[in-house]
Amino acid sequence: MGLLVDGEWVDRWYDTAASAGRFVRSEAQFRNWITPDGRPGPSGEGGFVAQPGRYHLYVSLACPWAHRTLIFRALKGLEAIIGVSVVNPHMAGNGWSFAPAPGVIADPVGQARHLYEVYLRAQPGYSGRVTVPVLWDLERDTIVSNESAEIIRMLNSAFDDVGARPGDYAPAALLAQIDAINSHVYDTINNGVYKAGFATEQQVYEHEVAALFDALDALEARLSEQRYLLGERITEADWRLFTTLVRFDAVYYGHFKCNLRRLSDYPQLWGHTRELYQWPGVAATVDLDHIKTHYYRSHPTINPNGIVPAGPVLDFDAPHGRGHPVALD
Ligand SMILES: N[C@@H](CCC(=O)N[C@@H](CS)C(=O)NCC(=O)O)C(=O)O
Repeated sequence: MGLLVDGEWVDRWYDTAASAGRFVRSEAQFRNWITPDGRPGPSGEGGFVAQPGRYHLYVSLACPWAHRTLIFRALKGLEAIIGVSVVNPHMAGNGWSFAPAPGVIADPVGQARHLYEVYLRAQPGYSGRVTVPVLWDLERDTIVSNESAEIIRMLNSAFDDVGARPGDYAPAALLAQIDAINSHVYDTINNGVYKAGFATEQQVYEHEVAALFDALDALEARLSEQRYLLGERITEADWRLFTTLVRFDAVYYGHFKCNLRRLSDYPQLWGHTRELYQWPGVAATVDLDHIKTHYYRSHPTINPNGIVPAGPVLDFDAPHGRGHPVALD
């Protein structure tokens, strides 16, 4: 675990002392957008045209942020259009690596041994965290983006004219609502579990856990009224919630001490999670071995012996009871 400082790797844990025991996630630094014609997107520079075979995605199967991008690659049928590499689930002193293990897919671009080498290839003097996901441009030999929220927006539509499967998970008419609920779910749930789990002060932990479960309680009520977060149509907001919920009972409940209730104690949220898990192509993106191995082995300040628990037993294939899939435009 560490980061790059002026192009040099430094092995260092998160500095919560600088923020009164709170975990503060740093902003992603590569913020360009792939667009159908190469015009610039909402941030960064232009020149990243959507073309089959031009881009490569580096992910961890353990990471909920990287998982979003793998899900969108699957939903949009981009497997043959965008290649993928998978890091080893154990994030050790040198950060993410490609050390061989079941499920790891090596780096075909520069044969990197560690993910930080991919960042250095793009920017030799890079300073900052070395995170997954990373979207790489093989033509310009650089990183397009390392911000999952923006990568899934690109995958949602940029490749639609060059072979992507139809389906719009962020339709213009719902965008403002999607952005609003995403921001709330990010703060209280997606990042909320991390803020609870990485807190190093008791009252900070208690505050974050209370906010997390308040948010889950409210979503449980919402999903008892409607099929998906924004009504009867599945959207990006559901997928962003899913990657946290699918990990909840296996890691956040125990490892991050988010244990007021289990996900499986919430009939609607648990049904919603099973429905999304059973969506075509999605189960193949969920790897509970990588998920559990990563969290329980990579955070020695939280779990010093690195023992990975055997349970819990979870049946994501059980009937979800939430009706028939709703057609997309
Ligand atoms: N803003 C980023 C956050 C990604 C992120 O924090 N990924 C974690 C894994 S779950 C990571 O790679 N952490 C390594 C580190 O912080 O050193 C995104 O959503 O793409």
